[in-house]
Amino acid sequence: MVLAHPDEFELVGGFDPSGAADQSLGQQLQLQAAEAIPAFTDRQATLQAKADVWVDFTTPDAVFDNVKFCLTQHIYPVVGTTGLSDDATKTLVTLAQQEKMGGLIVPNFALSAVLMMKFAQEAVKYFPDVEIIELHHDDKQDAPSGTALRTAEMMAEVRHPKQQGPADPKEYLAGVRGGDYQGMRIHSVRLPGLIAHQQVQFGGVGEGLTIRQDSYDRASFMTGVAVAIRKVKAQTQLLIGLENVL
Ligand SMILES: NC(=O)C1=CN([C@@H]2O[C@H](COP(=O)(O)OP(=O)(O)OC[C@H]3O[C@@H](n4cnc5c(N)ncnc54)[C@H](OP(=O)(O)O)[C@@H]3O)[C@@H](O)[C@H]2O)C=CC1
Ligand SMILES: O=C(O)C1=N[C@H](C(=O)O)C[C@H](O)C1
Repeated sequence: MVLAHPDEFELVGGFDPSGAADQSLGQQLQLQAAEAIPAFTDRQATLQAKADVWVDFTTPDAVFDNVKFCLTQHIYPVVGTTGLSDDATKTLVTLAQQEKMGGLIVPNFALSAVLMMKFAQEAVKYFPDVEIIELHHDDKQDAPSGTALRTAEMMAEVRHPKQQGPADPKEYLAGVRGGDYQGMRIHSVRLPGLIAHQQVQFGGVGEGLTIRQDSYDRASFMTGVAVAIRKVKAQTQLLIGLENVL
């Protein structure tokens, strides 16, 4: 987002505890004329950069402490990292209230993904028989994807509760029916060549509906990240989903 919006946003620093402390962020990212941007390996030291927004694409293990740090230091978090548990998210929402801070946790910044989730939530009111197939690059550490979980959560809010398929199927290969989210099955595919994709497949009597979303390039996330950075400072709560600021 920094490269696409050089006049609007200023990159004041980066944080990566296992990064190369002797190299500036400019050198690490091979940005031209950005050698002076510091790369911090210590979270507390990032305060020197006087950032007002913290953009987090890290790991499920790191994100909770990062967001807690942001909220208590009154830096607005824009979080793309997935894998936060429901309990951890609730704790952060409560902390944001206590600190009178806003922030955004966005399972998927691609506009096509935001729409796919919205359309799936609409369709499931009429087609409660549904399975989610998410497909990602094979470096992805977490499964299912944050997008798949958020899609299931949004559908569960309006879906007539039911178990999709047999409740206790005879699996001749462990896990072959996928993960179970309130009766909906989620299947995670990991392959080289993929970026981020999801299919929400509905079935009815003699008919079917498939809603498919594809990120063919990581550039697909950047417009949403820019929107989130632009809007986050006006937020008074920690909100989940880009739809809150579109
Ligand atoms: N919401 C969205 O639209 C999107 C979300 N994501 C999510 O973002 C996250 C990152 O994905 P991706 O970029 O592919 O993963 P990468 O593994 O490429 O990047 C993760 C980065 O986090 C760094 N890191 C590791 N531990 C810490 C820590 N304790 N504090 C700060 N930084 C740390 C890693 O550094 P090092 O390598 O040195 O360990 C690495 O640079 C994932 O959860 C993914 O699901 C990804 C794309 C879009
Ligand atoms: O790891 C990724 O790549 C992505 N992660 C997010 C997720 O888990 O849903 C968003 C997008 O799918 C890319």
